[in-house]
Amino acid sequence: LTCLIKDSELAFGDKLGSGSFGVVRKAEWHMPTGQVLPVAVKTLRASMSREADLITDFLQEVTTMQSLDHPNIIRLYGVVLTQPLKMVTELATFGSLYDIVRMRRGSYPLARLWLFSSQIAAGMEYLESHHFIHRDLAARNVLLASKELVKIGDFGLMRGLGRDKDHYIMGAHRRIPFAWCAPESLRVGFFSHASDVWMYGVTLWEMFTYCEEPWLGLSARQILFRVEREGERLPRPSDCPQELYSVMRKCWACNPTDRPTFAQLTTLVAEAQ
Ligand SMILES: Nc1nccn2c1c(-c1ccc(Oc3ccccc3)cc1)nc2[C@H]1C[C@H](O)C1
Repeated sequence: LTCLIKDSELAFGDKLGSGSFGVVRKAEWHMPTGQVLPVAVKTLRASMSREADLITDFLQEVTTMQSLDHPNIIRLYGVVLTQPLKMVTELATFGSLYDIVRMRRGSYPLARLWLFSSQIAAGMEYLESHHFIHRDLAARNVLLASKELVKIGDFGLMRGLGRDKDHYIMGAHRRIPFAWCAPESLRVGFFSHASDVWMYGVTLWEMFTYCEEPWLGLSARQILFRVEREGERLPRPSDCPQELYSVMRKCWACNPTDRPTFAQLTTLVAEAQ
């Protein structure tokens, strides 16, 4: 069952950023056992958690999330069920990969980005093996627990907070990451492990472009047209070795069944090095 945490057990510190779905703050969790644990707390935007049945879905999702345990996945410790909903998780002291890579741009060692590519694939392979679809994999949702260790966050939130299971509503209130989405997700809102693989390819592209915006300025329709009709793909980032770019291209096969699984990707990325 999900670990329910009371607001009174949390002593809040600095704001860490506003990730997807809400604001994230540092906190100390004063556990009933007397232990004190440094945590990150994501407070979900009120619009996400107003309807009652949404909370039941959310609770169901969180119960599964809480059972997940892997070195490249952010650990979920528990939730605060009073409004506004809060998720209490492992603290990744170095923040989001997006912020770090963007800040350091060209001076980021390629070997480190390669290492992160393998770790993200390993974390996603674990989620895949637990039949968990992320739906929002991007550099902004990859966090640095140390200089050499990344962990994936925000997995499942899109589903946990979107009523429809495999087709989340293209609702106005939710920022759909068009530029990261596989064509089938853009066209009919279908998400799967194969659409997560597509997003993984875009996440690699982000890392090696030091987090440029993919398909800058294009609408979902324009991206879909270029990708499906014209076979266009994001270009090889200048700092990206050809072997790794060909892994990205495999992730961007139009037909989902032609894309590698994450189990295959962990090997492909290791071999590309
Ligand atoms: N855990 C964190 N540690 C340090 C900085 N952080 C964390 C999270 C964060 C991300 C997701 C999350 O909630 C989850 C986690 C796993 C699955 C579903 C939701 C909580 C905190 N977000 C941030 C910062 C980076 C972003 O700009 C805001």
